[in-house]
Amino acid sequence: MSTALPVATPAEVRREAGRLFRRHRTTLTVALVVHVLAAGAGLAGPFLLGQMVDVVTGSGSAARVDVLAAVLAGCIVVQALLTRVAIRRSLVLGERVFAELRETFITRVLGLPLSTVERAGTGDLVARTTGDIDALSRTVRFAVPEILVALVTTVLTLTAAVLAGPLVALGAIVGAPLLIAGTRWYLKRARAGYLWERASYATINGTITETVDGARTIEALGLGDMRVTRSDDDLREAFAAEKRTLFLRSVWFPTAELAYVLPVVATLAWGAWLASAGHATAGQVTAVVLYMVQIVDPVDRLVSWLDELQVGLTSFARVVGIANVPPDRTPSGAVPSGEDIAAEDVRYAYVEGQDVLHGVSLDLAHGERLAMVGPSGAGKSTLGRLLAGIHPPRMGRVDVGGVPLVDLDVDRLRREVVLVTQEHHVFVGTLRDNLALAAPSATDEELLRALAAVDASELVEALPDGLDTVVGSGGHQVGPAFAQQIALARIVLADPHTLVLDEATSLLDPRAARHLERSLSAVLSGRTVVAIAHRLHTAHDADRVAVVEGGRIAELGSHDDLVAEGGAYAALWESWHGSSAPADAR
Ligand SMILES: Nc1ncnc2c1ncn2[C@@H]1O[C@H](COP(=O)(O)OP(=O)(O)OP(=O)(O)O)[C@@H](O)[C@H]1O
Repeated sequence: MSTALPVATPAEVRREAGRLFRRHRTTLTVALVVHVLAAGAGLAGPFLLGQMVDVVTGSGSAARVDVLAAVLAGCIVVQALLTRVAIRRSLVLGERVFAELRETFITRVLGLPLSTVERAGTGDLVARTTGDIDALSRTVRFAVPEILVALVTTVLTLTAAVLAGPLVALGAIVGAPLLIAGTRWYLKRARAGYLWERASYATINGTITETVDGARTIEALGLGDMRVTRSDDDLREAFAAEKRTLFLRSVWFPTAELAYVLPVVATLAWGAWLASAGHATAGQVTAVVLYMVQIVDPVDRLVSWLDELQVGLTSFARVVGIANVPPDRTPSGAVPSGEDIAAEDVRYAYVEGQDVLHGVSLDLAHGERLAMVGPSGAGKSTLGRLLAGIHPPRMGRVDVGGVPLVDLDVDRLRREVVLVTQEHHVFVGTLRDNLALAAPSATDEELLRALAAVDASELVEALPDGLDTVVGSGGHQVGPAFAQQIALARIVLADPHTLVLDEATSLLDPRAARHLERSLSAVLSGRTVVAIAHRLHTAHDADRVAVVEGGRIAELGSHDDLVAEGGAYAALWESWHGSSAPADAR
């Protein structure tokens, strides 16, 4: 089941944007002032041209025209220089703000509770880290500076037009109602449209990722057509969402274009009448009409970047929304007073109202080996994850040394309990980097000792550059057994007192598994171990066995006691023992 990650409300988006602007207030003010100066220099053009018209149509001298032309040329040069400085400052500001946003986002994503990520599915998160961050990048780097510049230029141009010919400039008003009405109509609908579009991209992403991840299963079960149909449905949804936003743009853009071309025509006609009636000079009309022509460019940019801003704000809402995920643990600073693990009346649900653990209590003494057995879906893995502090219980508590696991910060928790699964990711980087994840300050000797402890010394010696060999995707190929040994070496380095093993060696071929179990037993020595057992010899060798059935511990005791009791475990043992070589059991 997938539950989408939260999206920030418009008020939260405004608050976050306000915070960003406040933090960069000084740089922003400097950039804006330079933009205002550049725009101001640009505005001298129509005014000076108007003056020239008046000089030519009046009785002015040619020398005066020359002076005006020289000033005009000077203004153009100053405008070009100031514009360059202004654009540079805006871009640097955009880059800085975007870098900050990206870092905050990544920190928040890495701090997300695992259960939330699992519930939301990877599609949504991947879409937010890729598509939404890209859209946000365009907005912060280009749209915000462009909008600010266009806004400043528009206001200044209008002011200049009013100053050059107040009466003539009245003609510009005709475009305003159309522009305001069209923009309000668009803005009211744009957020919902773009949110729909972004969510549909996330769904496409999720389906594709899932299809690639499960390619073998899909092929084995012949589910190809089903996945294609599902992708088609996702694409249809995205197509519908894109059609909706396209429709919004197709109404708004032409309306806006009409709204900013109208003033040019209106001021020309209205100005011509005013001039003929003697209420304005030809120079004033020239200047105002030129300002109206000049204003088309900033208003046009304003309109198109405002659309980009809608896309960006939608992405910003999705990125900021990550912060709304409530934390699943609050480190209290309490320090465990021992190494015993105790679960008390633990209940847990993946889906609200559907508990998969129904009040489990369990005490583990330090150094004890407990095996968990039971039918598929009984809740063994879930209980294992709760005992390792991955998920907080819905009710009840899981403590280490008297402190709830969810009261410990993640670094401290991993020094107490670690979950070992069959999923062993080798990160792109050197072997040293991969190991140092568990102990950043470990020396090379310590790293090599950890590898030796898991029987991996020979494998490391065979690597071209030893600890410096780049492994992971695109680097030196590391087989599944070695990957698992790297993971085990990380455990040796992290040195937790308790381990929860969930199918740690079940995916490997038997020869590799036997070899790994030797490595594993070195890691297990001296630690408390909870092993989710698929091969019953693990249970046979454990100090105690917990039989999990239907989200409860149905039986708990030593192998011999449970066999003697003749219950579910005894039946399981009997059927396994009967069908398996007895030698395996020892
Ligand atoms: N991520 C999840 N989201 C929703 N339900 C889940 C999730 N993981 C497990 N469950 C459900 O919780 C119940 C217990 O599952 P769990 O994996 O803990 O059982 P298990 O005993 O470990 O089974 P197996 O031996 O097959 O791994 C099952 O009904 C399972 O469908």
